[in-house]
Amino acid sequence: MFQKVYFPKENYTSGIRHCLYQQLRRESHAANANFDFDKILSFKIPKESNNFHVHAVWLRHHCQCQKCYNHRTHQRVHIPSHLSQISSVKKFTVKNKQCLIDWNDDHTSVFNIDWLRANAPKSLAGLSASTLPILEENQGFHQQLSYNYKKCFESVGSILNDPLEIAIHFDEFMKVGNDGVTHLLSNVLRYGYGIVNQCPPDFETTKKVILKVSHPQNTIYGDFSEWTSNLAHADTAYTSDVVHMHTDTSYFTEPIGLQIFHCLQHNGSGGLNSLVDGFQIAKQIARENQESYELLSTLRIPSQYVDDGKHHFHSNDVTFAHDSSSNQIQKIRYNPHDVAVLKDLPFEHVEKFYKSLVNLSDLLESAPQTIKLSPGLVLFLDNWRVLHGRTAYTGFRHLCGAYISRSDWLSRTRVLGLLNDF
Ligand SMILES: C[N+](C)(C)CCCC[C@H](N)C(=O)O
Ligand SMILES: O=C(O)CCC(=O)C(=O)O
Repeated sequence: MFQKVYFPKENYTSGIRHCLYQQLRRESHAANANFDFDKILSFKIPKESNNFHVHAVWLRHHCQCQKCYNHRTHQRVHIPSHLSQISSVKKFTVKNKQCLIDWNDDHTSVFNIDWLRANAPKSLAGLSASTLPILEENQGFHQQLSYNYKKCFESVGSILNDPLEIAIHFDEFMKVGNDGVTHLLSNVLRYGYGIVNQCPPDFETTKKVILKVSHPQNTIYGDFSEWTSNLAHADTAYTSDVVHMHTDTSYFTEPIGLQIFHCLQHNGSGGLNSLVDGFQIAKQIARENQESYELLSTLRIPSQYVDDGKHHFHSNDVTFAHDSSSNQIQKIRYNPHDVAVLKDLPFEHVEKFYKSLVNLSDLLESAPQTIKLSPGLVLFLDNWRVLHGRTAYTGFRHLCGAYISRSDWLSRTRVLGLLNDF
């Protein structure tokens, strides 16, 4: 009933696209890159005059099979880097409103045609104003984006080779007065993280450390929280699986400000944490590929947290957000597990967007500092800047921590005289 044809890719080709493609391939995991980002599948619907077209890369990214999508947590299993490491479409068939795609790497994806019609990226002309890339609404794309890249990053230091170098001892930190908090928060401002070390490994003492900074932000995870691999929440953090580099609560209208971790116990192997300075990665992308930087600064990526019957958070925002008055980079929002359906991505930008996303993913996964969160080490992360991840682990692993809102921790830094941004 449906006809299948490969759409001639020349119809969607632009000079810029090929330059960008080559550049990204060279800079990322070029040896592994064997996905045809420009492959487009075309569907002919009976009684409709126009075919509709979907990029193969978008289809693979949205594969909902058990290997690609965790239906309990509603999270994606793979990171975008994975897309460049797999091969392309071998065959696709459409029957009874189901589209079956066989990929060259022995993988099969199934999509319902009506779902595809509703969700696959549409041409810019067909998108409503509210779904257009944010700068496009008022100003037009590319031409109007004139960040001063040097200025964007001028106040940024970077994570140290030995993250423990800036740790403050628990006893020093807890002394009466504000010296301990001043030490900690000035490091968070400068490097994106701070550490209190040799803290007694129990939940109650950790709460005292956190309260010395500020009150916690109450979320669905609680104000202070403890966790292990028991799926208490619909999230990979509550499993022993790998958690790829991400910022937390990308699905909140305002992501949380500070993330605090204390691993109280781990009897097993793995469970190694990684940190990466998102501002440094953004800076690198801005330097190496301005168009890619602009796409990640203007095209929104929807994020979600779904716990069936309990919670459904959704937020649609850009990956690199800038302060509207200073134009400085202000926030990285990125969680490859929590990406919702990319249905507002303009069709014309799909290929370039995915290449930019894969490049970002490659850079994030290859640049991290690793750190073993051993009992006693309380880690404070600026969640608007530093991304974190964790390898899979065995055995029993028990963590506690909290979030502090950005408003609250920045207020504290102003009162302490560390920040003068008013
Ligand atoms: C930190 N704590 C374990 C309480 C919550 C973890 C949530 C992590 C999640 N992927 C997210 O971005 O929200
Ligand atoms: O278990 C961990 O070490 C960290 C898990 C995580 O990434 C998170 O809670 O956001």
